[in-house]
Amino acid sequence: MNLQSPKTGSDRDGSVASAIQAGYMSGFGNGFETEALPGALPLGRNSPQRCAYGLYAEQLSGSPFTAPRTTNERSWLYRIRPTVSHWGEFAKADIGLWRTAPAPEIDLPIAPLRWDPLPIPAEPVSFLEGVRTLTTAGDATTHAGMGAHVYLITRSMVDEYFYDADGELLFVPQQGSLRLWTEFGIIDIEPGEIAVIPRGVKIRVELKDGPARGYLCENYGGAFTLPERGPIGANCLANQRDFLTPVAAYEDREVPSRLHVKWGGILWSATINQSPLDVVAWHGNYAPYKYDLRRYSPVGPVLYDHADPSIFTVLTSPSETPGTANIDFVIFPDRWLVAENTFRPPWYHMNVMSEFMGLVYGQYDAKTGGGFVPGGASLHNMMLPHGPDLDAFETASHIELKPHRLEHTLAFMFESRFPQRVTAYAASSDALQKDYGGYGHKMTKHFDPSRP
Ligand SMILES: O=C(O)Cc1cc(O)ccc1O
Ligand SMILES: [Fe+2]
Repeated sequence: MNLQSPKTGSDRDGSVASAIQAGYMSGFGNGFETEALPGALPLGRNSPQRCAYGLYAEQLSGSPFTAPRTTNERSWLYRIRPTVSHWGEFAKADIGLWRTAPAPEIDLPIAPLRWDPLPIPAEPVSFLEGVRTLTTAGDATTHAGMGAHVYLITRSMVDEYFYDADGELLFVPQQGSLRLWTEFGIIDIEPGEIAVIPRGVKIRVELKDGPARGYLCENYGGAFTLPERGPIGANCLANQRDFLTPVAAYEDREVPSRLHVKWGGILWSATINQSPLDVVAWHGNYAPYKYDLRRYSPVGPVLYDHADPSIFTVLTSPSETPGTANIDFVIFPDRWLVAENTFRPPWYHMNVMSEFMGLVYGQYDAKTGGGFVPGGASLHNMMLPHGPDLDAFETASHIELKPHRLEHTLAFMFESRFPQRVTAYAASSDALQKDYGGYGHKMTKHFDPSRP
């Protein structure tokens, strides 16, 4: 049990906030326990007749009670007030450009699509106001599919709180660091790291060092978990010990505040009288976490050929069909390319899965001809052809095949079993690259039947 939790008082000016250190516990899916006040966690039982310090006990269930042990997720929260007390008169609020599947706003274009980085607005925009949905897939009401969003943030949320009942949230920062104040404690993330906030966990999002942009995967389906390693064995890829879950930290702050809830694709908002981040202690395996993608240990072909990108899966949201992910979160990090007599970048292909990609920094080895830049995004949808651009093909076809280190590069993919629908916003955005669909036409014919 880690008792070094930050004490978050009622004061919240910037300097106090930034002086507070986030503290973490290591492991993935552990039965964690943590308390911000000594003795706040009941010993040996979940629901004592009276909790220490006058706290209320509340269970948060991320899975059905009856889910098998491997997927059963719940935590016990010991809080100043139960969540029912943080409930107000909810009214429908403006959800801005956040969309939820099914969102058949426009006909699905059968073309590869790519976007420039969405510009960070000059005006004050909080996390909630700054989510722009590019694609949606599946159906949130059936707990299947996902939303792929970009967030743009220029102001911290102040006395505002949010939880997403429609899915868990995977943050992939691309520019600027965030402090995620959660019911379970504080998570700081920067570009190169990710954070996962489970469905139903209340948060407040603060900027740490200026405006921020990043990607957000809203997972309506099975909770993200680590992929099986199969014959790879017990090590490499993402290692359990590198996942960090925050120690308990609470706010005892009684000021008029707003609670926003995204439920069924609608944003509901209410005024409440205090901070709902009032969990003094908690235990369980349903909790937010962060992970540094630079700790990922990639495994790949050490003699010849290019392996399927599934070899780079960090987290997977399984569906009921084995091997058919609701979402795979896959990264393309720094690594050595050593394969002999091999076209080393990704091959040309068509895929039953749909592929949304983003770039945190550097250059992606399939797109060296420009256009896929940090902060931008692309969509190669179900059964649509795609592959390296002309520059990547020509270079990789002729380069001397010495061991080559791909450096300072971090692309990623949200890959789903469901086709992804493009939002009206994404289809009409100035950031949509009008000429991307034609990149395949630039490939030249090399065929010469007289030259085997
Ligand atoms: O299309 C892409 O760029 C993603 C991708 C990468 C890779 O190494 C193999 C297949 C694949 O879809
Ligand atoms: Fe692909």
